[in-house]
Amino acid sequence: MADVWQSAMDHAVAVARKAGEIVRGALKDERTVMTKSCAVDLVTQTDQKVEQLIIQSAKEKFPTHRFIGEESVAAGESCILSDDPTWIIDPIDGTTNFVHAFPFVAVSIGFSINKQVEFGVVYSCLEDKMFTARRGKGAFCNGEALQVSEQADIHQAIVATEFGSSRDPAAMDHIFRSLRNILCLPVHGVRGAGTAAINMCLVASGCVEAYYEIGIHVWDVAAGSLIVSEAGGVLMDVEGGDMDLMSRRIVAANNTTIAERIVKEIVSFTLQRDDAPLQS
Ligand SMILES: Nc1ncnc2c1ncn2[C@@H]1O[C@H](CO)[C@@H](O)[C@H]1OP(=O)(O)O
Ligand SMILES: [Mg+2]
Ligand SMILES: [Mg+2]
Repeated sequence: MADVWQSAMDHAVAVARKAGEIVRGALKDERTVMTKSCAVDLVTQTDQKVEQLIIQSAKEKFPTHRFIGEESVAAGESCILSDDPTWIIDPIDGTTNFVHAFPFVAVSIGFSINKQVEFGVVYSCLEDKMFTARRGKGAFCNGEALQVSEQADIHQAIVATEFGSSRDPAAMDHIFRSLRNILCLPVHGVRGAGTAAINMCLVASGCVEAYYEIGIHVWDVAAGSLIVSEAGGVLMDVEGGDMDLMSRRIVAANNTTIAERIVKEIVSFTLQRDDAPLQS
């Protein structure tokens, strides 16, 4: 029997490339910006158009599959990860960057079976870098194998994180305390590309040792999490223990030593899970 998951992955790569072309084209035009949960949670017509393209094209080829897409969830669809084959889509990861033409914008497509990511595709459209991973088969960028950094000394590390879109004072306080703790370890530096998916690809590429964030959603990290683990990295919850894709928290690192050192410094907090029942 043909490898059905491989054909889904081939489709994901092709449609991510097509989506990237749309994103690059849209950068030449005026971008109409709308807001979602708050004044700095941005969305454009391009986010919606690209998500439709990915979902429609995949549905045609794989009619029994399920879909979780950032903009579909924003429009009221549920966000439940079942055991069924599920496409987990962030049509534009880094919409704020896209709006400002800050050059890190990604299309992120993860694909899960039995709640486990089977393949991940992150297309960094402006860099024209196609990151891919298949469970058990390694991670690649434009066809070249990726390997995380070998650094085990946190003092020699670069750590990536983001501030997210929440401006809730209590959450900001936790975020800044964690940032201060980590900066003052000290580490070599703290960076953020403005997209969770690209931050994770930077871990997989060995450019940064770790990425952590509280506030991400499953579509931000589904693809990137497999790209990190297939490049030899580790995933953890911000309090240690296993990462939970729906928990809105993640530590992705090159190795357990670095991940556990970062966990010690994070002032954690809990957000409503992605799979929490919809409020009526
Ligand atoms: N104002 C903002 N600044 C940074 N990230 C934001 C943001 N608003 C939403 N995000 C989202 O939060 C994720 C994690 O930081 C980002 O990858 C980004 O995904 P998005 O562009 O798909 O919305
Ligand atoms: Mg996103
Ligand atoms: Mg998005």
